Amino acid sequence: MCTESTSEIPEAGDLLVDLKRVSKRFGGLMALKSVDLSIRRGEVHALLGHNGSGKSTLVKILAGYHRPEHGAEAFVDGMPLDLGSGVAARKAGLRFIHQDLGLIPEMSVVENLLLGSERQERRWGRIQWSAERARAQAAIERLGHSFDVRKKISELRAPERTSVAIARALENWERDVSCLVLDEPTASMPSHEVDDILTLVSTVAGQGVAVLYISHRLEEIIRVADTVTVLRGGTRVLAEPVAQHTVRTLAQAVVGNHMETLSKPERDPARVDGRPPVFVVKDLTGPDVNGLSFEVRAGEVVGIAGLTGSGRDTVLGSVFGRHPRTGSVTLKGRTIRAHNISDAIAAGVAYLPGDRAEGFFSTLSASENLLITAPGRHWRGRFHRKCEHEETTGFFAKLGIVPVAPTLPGSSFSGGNQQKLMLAKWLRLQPEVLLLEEPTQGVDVAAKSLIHDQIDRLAAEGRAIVVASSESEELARVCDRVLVMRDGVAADSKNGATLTANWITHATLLDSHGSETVQ
Ligand SMILES: Nc1ncnc2c1ncn2[C@@H]1O[C@H](COP(=O)(O)OP(=O)(O)OP(=O)(O)O)[C@@H](O)[C@H]1O
Repeated sequence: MCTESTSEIPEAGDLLVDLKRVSKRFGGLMALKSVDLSIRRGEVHALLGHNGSGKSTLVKILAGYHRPEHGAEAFVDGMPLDLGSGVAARKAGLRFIHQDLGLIPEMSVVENLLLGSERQERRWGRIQWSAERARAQAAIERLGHSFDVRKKISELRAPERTSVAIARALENWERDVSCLVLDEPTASMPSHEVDDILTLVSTVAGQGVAVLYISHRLEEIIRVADTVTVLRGGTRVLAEPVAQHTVRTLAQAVVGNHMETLSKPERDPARVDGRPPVFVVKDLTGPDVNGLSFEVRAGEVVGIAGLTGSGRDTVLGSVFGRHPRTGSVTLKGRTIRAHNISDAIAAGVAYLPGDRAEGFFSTLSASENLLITAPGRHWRGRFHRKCEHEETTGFFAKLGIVPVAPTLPGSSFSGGNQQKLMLAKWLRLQPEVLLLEEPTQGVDVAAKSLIHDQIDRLAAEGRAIVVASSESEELARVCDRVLVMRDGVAADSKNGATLTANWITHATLLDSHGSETVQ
């Protein structure tokens, strides 16, 4: 049983980052309430909490983006840190890597490492490329990778790209860097790539750098972190060695008294047997997809698994019309035109993209973000604000979106709550077919369960659903049948009782000849 505790962390290395009594108010909302955070040198310190619990706000204060309320104190290596100053944070050796990594895909690794570098190998004003290449190669090798640094970022695998971002952040690490903050570095990565990232994180910590690691994936935290701090509603509720915890006790600490939302319902695999297919994709070819065919019955949830680049992350975009494609897509016999999003929506298809930034407008209010699909629904010669408000708050309640303040701008909502708003905007159209890419990325353990329950409910209502996800557990949990993509085609599939997360992970890792992929 996980008890709420603010007990001090046992000695494990010198105290490096020490934050005390950090509070932050946004209007009427206290996003952080007198939070303490102590990170030791050379440790991996996980920062965990439900969506909107205050993790990003704390990190943004550390980075100097927000100033905390009066009364906060901070020390790095015993020296006072001016919280709210980006310059002070950098000078103190704090480095931050955000989910998008901030790399330029069309430039080489060396060029990316040079961008923003405080030092460039120059002679008579010219960059000395051979010296820079050697330096870049050494930086990458120190992180346990051996790929050629002349490659473009777009040619690298996801963990390799992360290693470039880390190498860039750790420039002059022996002298200048004390703590590296990684914000959800494994979001939308399949499990074997996650393993690479965890190795990378351990390598960095092994070199004496403290790592603050933000993730909703509890298994990762158990595997990689030494210490965990849990925030709930802006308050620190736990700061303990990870060794004292299991996935379950961490989940309990995150969600507090709402563990009942984590239960997994029994599914009847035979429930869609005999129903006719309603959504038919035939010979689909598009980016990374080479002639894929599949059918979805009414009420069926079909999963798409696969490595990054296998087609898993592009197939639904091609089906929906975001990318050009050939082949046919039909819904109840009606052909949906290629590369035509309006036609897909008109036919009753909804698409939640994996990239949260796509289709979310941070300057529009939450309500406008939600109502943007079919904005005229409440128009009767004029807008019925009361009806709009009722519909919006209904979705806030259904998906547990917080704060319940639909008029706030999108930027005021935490990442996970933005994801829920994106889902809500499609649900309000009551589509016949839902194409969901990474539907639970960035959402906390309770919200994830809530979204899974929504998928169950929508399937029970007879909607056809396709879920592309990098998480095998998620696919095993929500899907009736899973297709595993390799080289742009469905190379394997399974349904019923034999469909397990282990099988999905294993099948994902096989190459086109059926042997284990070694990357
Ligand atoms: N700029 C802002 N203006 C107003 N409210 C904000 C702002 N930034 C964050 N908030 C609010 O502060 C609270 C904490 O948000 P924060 O982004 O820190 O959560 P989080 O723990 O990082 O969540 P997630 O896991 O979803 O990313 C939320 O209620 C959020 O809506």
